[in-house]
Amino acid sequence: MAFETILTETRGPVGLITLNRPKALNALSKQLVTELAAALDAFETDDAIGCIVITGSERAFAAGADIKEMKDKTFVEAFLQNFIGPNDWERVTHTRKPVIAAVAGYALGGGCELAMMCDFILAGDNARFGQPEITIGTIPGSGGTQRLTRFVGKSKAMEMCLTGRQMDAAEAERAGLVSRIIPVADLVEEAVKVATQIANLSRPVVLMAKEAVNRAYETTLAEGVKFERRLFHSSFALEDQKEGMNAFAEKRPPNFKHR
Ligand SMILES: CCC/C=C/C(=O)SCCNC(=O)CCNC(=O)[C@H](O)C(C)(C)COP(=O)([O-])OP(=O)([O-])OC[C@H]1O[C@@H](n2cnc3c(N)ncnc32)[C@H](O)[C@@H]1OP(=O)([O-])[O-]
Repeated sequence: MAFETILTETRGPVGLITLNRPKALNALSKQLVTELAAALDAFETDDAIGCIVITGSERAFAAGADIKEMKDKTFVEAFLQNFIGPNDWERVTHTRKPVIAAVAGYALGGGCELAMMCDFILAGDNARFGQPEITIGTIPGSGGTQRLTRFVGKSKAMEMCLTGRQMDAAEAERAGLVSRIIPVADLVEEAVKVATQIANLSRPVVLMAKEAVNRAYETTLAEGVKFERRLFHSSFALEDQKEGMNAFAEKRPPNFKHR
């Protein structure tokens, strides 16, 4: 597919999506969000792809929803169009294959929200995270008040949503928003390396692990542990479980077949 606001490429078993509106710091226009959803669909249905990376430029992952595009919208338009509805804006949360956000530079507003919708965030050492919507007369609209609070706790999330203060990469790592920090020049290569490692594991088991971790956000501890145990039991029906454990016992690398 030909896209105008994103770039897509495959790196072995990894689908790499680069947000590409440099003049607008990758502001998330309707077109960009639609194209991102289409690219995710394409990688999701491509059997050769086992993991997806979303990145931006060194200057900006994304500086938020496109303010110029939405500034004149009326309430009725926003409401009737279901602006920022789940089908395109939240498409990444419906992706079953793992999605890594490789974030350099600004991840603000909808950009921070998009990163938080991914399965984990690798941050360049120049990354900056924030929910500045309050400073332009609105509030986060794509999960910022909810996901940020779950990531970093009420106090930090409340301060950031009420003031628009940005977190740098070091604070984001301390607060648990990002899994780790990488020198910005190496960020995409490292993200692709991690994604390749995931893609080369047993795909059904990777999907089970992702589902199980995500369940922690949606249910009680007791129900979550029960769900995890059922998935754990079902992994024993896979050839890949036999291969993985036999390979360990035989002191050789496993050869997963994704079944
Ligand atoms: C999804 C759910 C709801 C979400 C809501 C939101 O995300 S609300 C949004 C929450 N986000 C914010 O409130 C952050 C808004 N952005 C900023 O505060 C600053 O751009 C900055 C601090 C990120 C960088 O400052 P800097 O001095 O280094 O750079 P610069 O300022 O010169 O920008 C370069 C060019 O990019 C343009 N552009 C940038 N962002 C946007 C945008 N979101 N939109 C459109 N355009 C944007 C900017 O206009 C300029 O274009 P020009 O004039 O050359 O045609």
